[in-house]
Amino acid sequence: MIKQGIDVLTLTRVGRRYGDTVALDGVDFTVPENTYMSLLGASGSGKTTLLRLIAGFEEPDEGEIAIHGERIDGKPSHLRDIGFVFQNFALFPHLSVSENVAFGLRHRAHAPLTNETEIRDRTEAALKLVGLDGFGHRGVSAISGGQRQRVALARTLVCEPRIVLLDEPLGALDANLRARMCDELKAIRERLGVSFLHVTGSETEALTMGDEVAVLAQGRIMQADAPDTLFGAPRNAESARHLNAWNIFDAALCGNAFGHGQIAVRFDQMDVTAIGNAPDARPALTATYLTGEFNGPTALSFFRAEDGTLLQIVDHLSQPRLPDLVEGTRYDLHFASDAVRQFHGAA
Ligand SMILES: Nc1ncnc2c1ncn2[C@@H]1O[C@H](COP(=O)(O)OP(=O)(O)OP(=O)(O)O)[C@@H](O)[C@H]1O
Repeated sequence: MIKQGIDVLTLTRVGRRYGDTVALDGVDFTVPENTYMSLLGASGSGKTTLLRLIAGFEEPDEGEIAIHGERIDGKPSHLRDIGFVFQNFALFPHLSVSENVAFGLRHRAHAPLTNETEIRDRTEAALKLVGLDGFGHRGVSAISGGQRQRVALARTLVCEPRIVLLDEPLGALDANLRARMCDELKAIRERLGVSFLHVTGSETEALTMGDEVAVLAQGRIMQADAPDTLFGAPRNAESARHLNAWNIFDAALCGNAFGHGQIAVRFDQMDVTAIGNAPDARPALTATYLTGEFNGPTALSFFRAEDGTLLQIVDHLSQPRLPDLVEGTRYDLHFASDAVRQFHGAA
């Protein structure tokens, strides 16, 4: 659900270059209040640059960044009231869990705390929030990766930031722990009501976590939508490509049915028949079967279209619908007309 109301963070035409490299190219982007926002982008798309500009570790070459409508670009990082959770957690290894969390309170630029009772109470409350009450005395090297992640989060949250930026926060965790931390991060954010901006290269993570998901490619926001809207109706080829669920190909492969440009059909919405056997009412293209891959409850079949485009079809093992396929053989791949997304112009 996209929440209506005021935005906590607004970027307007934000640009950043490094020499000849355009890292961000006129980014317009908003994060609403009380929202888990995922920012999905491939390596090199500008994700880290975007977070660094918001946090104030570097400044944009052009454009404006505002929090609750007040401009923050140009303002020193420590005066922006923004929390940052780094991929490697960046904890102080010689300090205990409690001291890591208390550090921000003692050293923050605005009104650092000196009252030990208040520091202790707020630290304990933050540790409780992330499910680590009772762990305060431990050294940060004597706890698990997931617990370190939660210490990093508590250290950020204890200062009550207006928004929390998370740079690939689950990247350092193993797969099981990652799934558990996904749920925990969402639950913690909901309890607090503060917006999170979570940067990731994983479409599964972005779609699972986000109330909204923004796709960043070539230094621009390609689409920002609720996860089901983005997944079901990507607005351009770039967004579709990032979802790892859509075949994107030249419309001309299907004859005249769709005119020019690129079209997309989801992996699970294509069917296969022997050449010439595609139902008349359904658009089709010819492609050669390359190989198959079992993936637990689903099976993937890979094809090469006549222009060289690689295509995938996913079959769910509980409801198999593909015939037996012979490697190196040509087939007709067909689909319903209303399964097609058609994109005009450049992505
Ligand atoms: N300090 C820098 N000097 C020169 N080029 C840079 C610098 N920082 C980033 N870039 C370039 O800007 C572009 C965006 O980089 P950025 O680190 O923001 O991408 P990213 O999406 O975070 O990638 P990754 O997921 O691999 O960390 C890339 O082409 C990168 O090479």
